[in-house]
Amino acid sequence: MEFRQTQAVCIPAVHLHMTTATMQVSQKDFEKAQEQLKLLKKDPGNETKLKLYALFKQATEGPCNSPKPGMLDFVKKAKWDAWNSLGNLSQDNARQKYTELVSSLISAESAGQTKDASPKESRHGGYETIIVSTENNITKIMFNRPERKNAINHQMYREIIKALHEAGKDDSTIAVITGNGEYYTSGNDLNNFANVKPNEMEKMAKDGAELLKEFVSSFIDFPKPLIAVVNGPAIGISVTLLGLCDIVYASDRATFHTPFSQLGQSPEGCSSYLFPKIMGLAKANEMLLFNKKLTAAQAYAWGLVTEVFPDGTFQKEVWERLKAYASLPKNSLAVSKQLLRSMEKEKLHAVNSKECEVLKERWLSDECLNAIVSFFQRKSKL
Ligand SMILES: CCCCC/C=C/CC(=O)SCCNC(=O)CCNC(=O)[C@H](O)C(C)(C)COP(=O)(O)OP(=O)(O)OC[C@H]1O[C@@H](n2cnc3c(N)ncnc32)[C@H](O)[C@@H]1OP(=O)(O)O
Repeated sequence: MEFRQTQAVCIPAVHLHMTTATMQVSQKDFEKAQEQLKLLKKDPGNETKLKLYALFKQATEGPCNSPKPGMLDFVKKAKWDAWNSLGNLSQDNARQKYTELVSSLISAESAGQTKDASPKESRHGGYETIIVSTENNITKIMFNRPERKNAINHQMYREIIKALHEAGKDDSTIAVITGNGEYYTSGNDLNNFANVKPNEMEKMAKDGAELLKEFVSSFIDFPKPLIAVVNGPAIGISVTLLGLCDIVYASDRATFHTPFSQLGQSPEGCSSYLFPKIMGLAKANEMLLFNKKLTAAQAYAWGLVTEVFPDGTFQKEVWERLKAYASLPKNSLAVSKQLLRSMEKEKLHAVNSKECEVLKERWLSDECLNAIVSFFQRKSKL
C-alpha cells in the first residue's frame, strides 16, 4: 500500500491556533510534524500509515465526506475506512493526535526501534498461576508453576477459563497455550484431592466435575485459532485438550502421557471421542486405557501433533511461524475456525458432560483414592 507523504504538503494551509488548555498543537507544529514524517528512514508499516492518513484528512478536512469506495478498490477502501472510523473527532484533536503519532515514530526510530506492526509485549494483570500477554497479535497463556511441573490446581483452572474468555474477545488474531520451564504441564494437581474430609468427598467430586466441565467448555467454544506450543512433557488433561486445539507444535523433548487407569480415573477433555477420530480406535485405546506414553515423534505419527521441532530451535522457529500466521486476516481466521468447530460443537459438549459425570464417580472410587495416596506417600510416580 502506498501513501505518499506529498499528500501532506498538497493540502492548503489552514491557519489554526489552539485555544483551549488541552490543545497545545499549533498549525506550525502540525506542519513541522508533516516535514518530520518525511525524514523517517524506516517505513512505519501500513497500519500506522493508515492512521496518519486518517488523522491528516480529519485535521485538514474534518469528518469523512467522500463516498465509500467499492469493495474491490482495496487501497481506497482501507483509507476511507480509516478516515471514517474517526467519526466526529474534532480537527484540533486530530491535529494533536497526528503530531503526537509522528513524534512517537521519530523517538522510536532514534531509539533504534520501529513502532509499527510489532508493538511491545503487553502483560495482562490479575493472574497468579499463569502468565498472560499479548504481542504481535498473539495472546499467549502460559502455565506458570514451574516448580510444581506446572500442575493445574483449582486456581489455575479458573484463571485459564478467564484468560480464554478474555483472549476470545481481545484484539489478538490467535491464542497460544504453553508452559513455563521444563514441563508443558504435569496435568491435574493431585493436591486438588488432598486434605478433603470424608464428609466432604461428595462435594469435592461435584464441584470438581463442574469446574472441569466449564474448563473444557472454554476450549470447545474458543472462537479463534488456538495453538498449543508443547515445550516439554505433557500429562493427563493437558494431553487430552490437545485434541481441542487447532494446531499442536511440540519440542522433540515433549512426551504425551494419559495415565488415567493407572490413577483409577477416566478420560476427559473430549478425548474419549476425539482421540479415536484423530489416531484410530486401536491407538487411542493404548493411550487412554493402557497409559501408553508417546514420544513427540510418535505423537506426530499418530496425528496428535502437527509438527515436531528440535528443542534447541523450538521457541525461535515456532514463534516466527506463529507471528506470520497472526498477520493473516483475523476475521477470516475466526469464521473459518468457527465453521470447522461448528460441525462438532454440540457433540463435544455432550461428550464433555458425559466424561465429567463418569469422572465424578471415579474420584469417589477406592481405585482413585489409593492412587492419590500412593503418590503422596512417594510410592508411585509416573
Ligand atoms: C477440577 C479437577 C479436574 C481434574 C481433571 C483430571 C485430570 C486428570 C489428569 O490430569 S491425570 C494426570 C495427573 N498428574 C500426575 O499424576 C502427575 C504426578 N506427578 C508425577 O508423577 C511427577 O511429579 C512427575 C513425573 C510429573 C515429575 O517427576 P520429577 O521427579 O521430575 O519431579 P517431582 O515429582 O519432584 O516434582 C516436583 C514437585 O512438583 C510436584 N508435582 C508435580 N506434578 C504434580 C501433580 N500433577 N500434582 C501434584 N504435585 C505435583 C511433585 O510432587 C514435587 O513436589 P515436592 O517437591 O513437594 O515433592
